[in-house]
This record gives sequence, structure tokens and C-alpha cells, in this order.
Amino acid sequence: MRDRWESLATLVRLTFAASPWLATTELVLVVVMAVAGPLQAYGVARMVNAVTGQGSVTAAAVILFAALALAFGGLVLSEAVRHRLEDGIELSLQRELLDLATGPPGIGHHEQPEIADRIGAAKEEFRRLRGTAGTIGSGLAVLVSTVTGLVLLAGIHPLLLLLPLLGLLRLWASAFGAREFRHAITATMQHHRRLDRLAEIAAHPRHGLEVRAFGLRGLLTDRIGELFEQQNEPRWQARRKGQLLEIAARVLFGLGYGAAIVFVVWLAREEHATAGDVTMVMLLAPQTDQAAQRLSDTVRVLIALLDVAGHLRWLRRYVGEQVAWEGAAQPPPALRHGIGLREVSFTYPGTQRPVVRDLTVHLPAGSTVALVGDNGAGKTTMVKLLSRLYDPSAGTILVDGTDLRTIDHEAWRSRISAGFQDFVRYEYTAREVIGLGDPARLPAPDQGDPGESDSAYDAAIEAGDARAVIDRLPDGLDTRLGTRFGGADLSGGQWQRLALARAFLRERPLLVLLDEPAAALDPESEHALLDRFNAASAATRATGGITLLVSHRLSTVRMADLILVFDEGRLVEAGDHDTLIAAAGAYAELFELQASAYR
Ligand SMILES: Nc1ncnc2c1ncn2[C@@H]1O[C@H](COP(=O)(O)OP(=O)(O)OP(=O)(O)O)[C@@H](O)[C@H]1O
Repeated sequence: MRDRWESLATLVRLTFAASPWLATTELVLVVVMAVAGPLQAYGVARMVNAVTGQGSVTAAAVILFAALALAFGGLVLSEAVRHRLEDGIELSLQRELLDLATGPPGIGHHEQPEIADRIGAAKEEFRRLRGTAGTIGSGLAVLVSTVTGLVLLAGIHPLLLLLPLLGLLRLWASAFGAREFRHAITATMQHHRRLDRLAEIAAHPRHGLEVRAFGLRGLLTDRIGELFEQQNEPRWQARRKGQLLEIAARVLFGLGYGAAIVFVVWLAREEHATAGDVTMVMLLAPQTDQAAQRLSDTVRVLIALLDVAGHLRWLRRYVGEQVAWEGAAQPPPALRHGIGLREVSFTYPGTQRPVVRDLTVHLPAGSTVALVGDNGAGKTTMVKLLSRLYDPSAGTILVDGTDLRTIDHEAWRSRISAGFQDFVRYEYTAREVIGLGDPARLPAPDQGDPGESDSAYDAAIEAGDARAVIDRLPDGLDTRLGTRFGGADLSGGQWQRLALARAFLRERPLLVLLDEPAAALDPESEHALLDRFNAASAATRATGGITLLVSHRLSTVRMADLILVFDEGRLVEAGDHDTLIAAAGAYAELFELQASAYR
């Protein structure tokens, strides 16, 4: 229960944080409108009494008009205020969710089902939170108008207070149904995420060829259908249960309504109530019914909102804990000694088998280091550890003698450049696609064309061998890329060249991570890339920066100063090309095998 109150407090804070001024105005308007309903009934009752000779017609008319003016004026103003407030809430939530998803130093939270489910639930439903102001407002409105109505009913006869009590029964039924439905949603979130992923595969243009070539359409449709059933059956069942209970509660309320009217008519005939009282009960009873309906709707929505707010609080806490142990040290301006790994082991969260084992190695400042090994040997994992997407399960990574964990992760990442095999195809202009490699260099939206003259862009384009790609684009760097938004499409290799240019944009990086950077390039381009890569490495070297290259093509890695050969997470050989060839071990064997394929 305490949890629910805290979630409610989160919702209220969310509303006021979005715009304190609008939230307060909305609050006042809601109370005003809530009082207006019962006040109208009271005004009508006074009017009926005045007509039958009891009381003043003018006073009754003033009350009636005041109530109508409050209701109408409040409605018009509240509509306008609420929309702006909702937009504000949505915007601040979008920002917060993005912060939360990217906030933790690592990416482990994306790969743990429980956390992925929470983020999934929050993402799916966070738009609902937009309605927070409306829901809280309408809950408050019902409470105020109910209390006002209760006071008026009690003034006629205390027994009439039983009518709103019946409304409470409806409320309970509604809350029960809503809770059941929320449980069903949480229990089926796994199915929902799978469904989402399958739908994405089926719809994404990049998967179109594979889906058709393998004739996967029928299979995907069937699986989507099955998952849809598995997801929705428990949700439907929960909904049916809730609806049945609500119907029963409504019938009871209807009976109570009838009884209240009979009772007040009897009171009037016994001269314990006036004609105005009868009118007022007739008007207030439907208002009580509507209030119960609105309150039960509000409760249903509020329970859903409290759940989403619960996810939000959990995520905030989780991210807070992740960030709490963060170090605050700054990375060195330049590397003097290099990066040392001491007895580093790593096991992915939720798994048992270490994929990097007892790794002790020194990556000298200013060197080019290549990682080679079979699929699954642990090369990419090593890249993830060095970029602090994960921390080692055991052992230490030292940057010029400082434990990487004590360095502020964002400051560390700001000194890293990276080019990956599964790079992101940002569907922006070519300038932005490259500029994202160093966001500080991105042109501000209102600036004209600063990137083109920026020599850093030119150098990055050269290093990534992307000049020919840019030259063929109709508007050069200003061409929008990606067909989904009507931009120019590129081949896989062309995208990769831009990704490489992006990786080389940052000046003076301490670490350049290139994970299979030539995977989508043809062999000729790969050779051209090598020369450029050497030139770019030389620039990195000047600040002691280390270039780390992962590649299966040994012709690409042979010029590295240090080649590390991995096998099942262990370092089995280390040295430069000549040393490893002379050692006639695994590297020499693999090199000979690849070289013979080209002869
Ligand atoms: N997120 C993850 N969760 C659990 N295990 C993972 C995860 N990512 C990778 N692994 C496992 O870790 C091992 C090493 O993977 P890694 O990607 O580092 O290999 P690699 O040497 O880069 O392989 P490749 O040459 O195929 O890219 C593999 O057995 C893989 O199944």
C-alpha cells in the first residue's frame, strides 16, 4: 500500500514538475467545476421551493447562474490548460525514459529480461502517463462533488447517505477488475516483447529479402498469431471477470437509486421534506451515479498509471544504484603507459560460463592492437569491457595505472571512438551521420553549413574512405540518408564507410575501437582502408591513443604492433605478425590458410 502512495506522489510530482503554474491552475479549475454540479442541483431545489412560496426567487436564480457560469467557464479553460500540461508531461517523460535507458554505465540492463521487461512496460505505457493530470484532476473532482453532494443529501435525511455508499461498491469492483488486468499485463510482458520483435522482423525493409528468400512469411505470421493468443487470452479473461463484477455492482446501485427516490417522496408526503428536496434528490442521485462511474473509470486508469509510475520509480532506483558506484576520476589527457588488464575475467549477467578468462595483458600507449580468434572467442566482449559497457566480473583494467572503474564513464567514453560491424544506420543527413561520432561537432540546427568547411570532417571522411560515397550523393553532406524517410539509400559497404568516418571524427581519442570495420567492404576497398587506417592510427598515436582492431581477415591485422590471439576466452598467443609467424602457432596456421585462399 505504501508503494501505491509513493507511486501516487510520483505522479503528482511528475505533473507539477512539467509545469507548476499550469498544474495549479488545473487543480483550481477542477475544484471549481466539481462544486458546480451539486450547486446546480441546490439552485434548482431552491428555485422549486421559491416557486412554491418558500424562499427568494432572486437568491435561487443567482445560485443557479453562478453554478452554470462556474461549470461552463471551468470547462472551457480546463480543456486548454490540460492539453498544454499533458504535452509538457509527455515531453519530460520522453526525456527521462531516454536518460534512464542510457543512464547506467553499461548495457547489461538491456540484456536482463526483468529489466528489459520493465523498460518495455514503461515504454509501452508511458504515453498513458500523459493523462496523469486529467486522471488526478478527475479523481479530485469526483471527490469534491461527492462530498458536496453528501452534505446536501445529509441535510435532507442521513439515511440518503447509503446511496453514495453503494457507489463505493462499484468502485471496489472496478479497482478489482483493473488490478486483475494489470497482473495479466505484467504476466504476459514476455510474450508482448517477443511479439514486438517478430512484428519488427516481419515489417523491416532490411529483412524483406531474407524473409522472402527463406519463405518465412507463413511461419512468421503463424508465430505472431500464436504469441498474440498467448498474450491476449489471460488479458481477456481478467477483463471479463472485472466486467461481470461491475455489472453486478451497477444493478445494486440502480436498485438503491430507486429506493432513495421512493424514500424522499414518502418523506415529502409526511411533510418531512419539501418539493425542492425531492427535486434535489432526483438530480443528485444521477450525479452520484455518474460520480461512481467516473470514479471507477478514474480508479481503473489510476491503477494503470500507478503501475507505470511503479516501473518508473523502480527504473530510477535501479539507474541510481548503477550510477552510485560510478567513479569521478577524469581520464588522462594523453596516455603515457597504456592500458593494462590484470587477471580479467568476465561472465555475462544471467549466465554461468566465463567468456573472458584470466586475461593479463598490456596494451602499450600509441600502439595498434589486433584481436583475432574464432567466432565466440571473446573479442567483442573485450571491446565491451574496454568501453565500459560492462565491468569485469573479476580482475582490473588499468588506464595508465588508474582503475577504469574509478573513472567517470561518460568522460571515458568521450575519449573513445568506435566503429562496429553492426553499426547503426542513422537516417539523418550524411553530415549528421558522421557528426554523431563527436556530438560536439554537430552543426547546431540553426547554423548554416559549418561542417563542410570543418577540416575534422574532411579528415574523418578521408580516413573512413567515404569521399566517393559523399561525392555521389545529390546534395553531398546535406543529403538525407535512408529510404524510410524518403532519403537516399546506400549499400551496406557505403553505410560502413560512413560509420568508419564517424569513428575517425573524434580528435585525440585515447582508444579507437574498430570491431570488424571492414566486414562489409570488398577486398580492394579493404586494402585502401588499410593505408588510411594507418594514417589515422598515426594521428591517434600522437596522443598515446591505442587503436584496437577486431578482424577475421588476417591481411588487415598483420600491420598491428601487437596481435592478441584468443581461444574460448583465453589469450593463447601475443606478439607482432613476424613473431607469431616465427612461432608457427595458431596464428601462423590461420594466416597461411587465408593467404593460400588468395593465391
Ligand atoms: N549478451 C550476451 N549474453 C550472454 N552471452 C553472450 C552475450 N554476448 C556474447 N555472449 C557470449 O560470449 C561469447 C563471446 O562472444 P563475443 O561476441 O565476445 O565473441 P567474438 O570473439 O567477438 O565472436 P565473433 O567473431 O563471432 O564476433 C560467446 O560464446 C557468446 O555466446
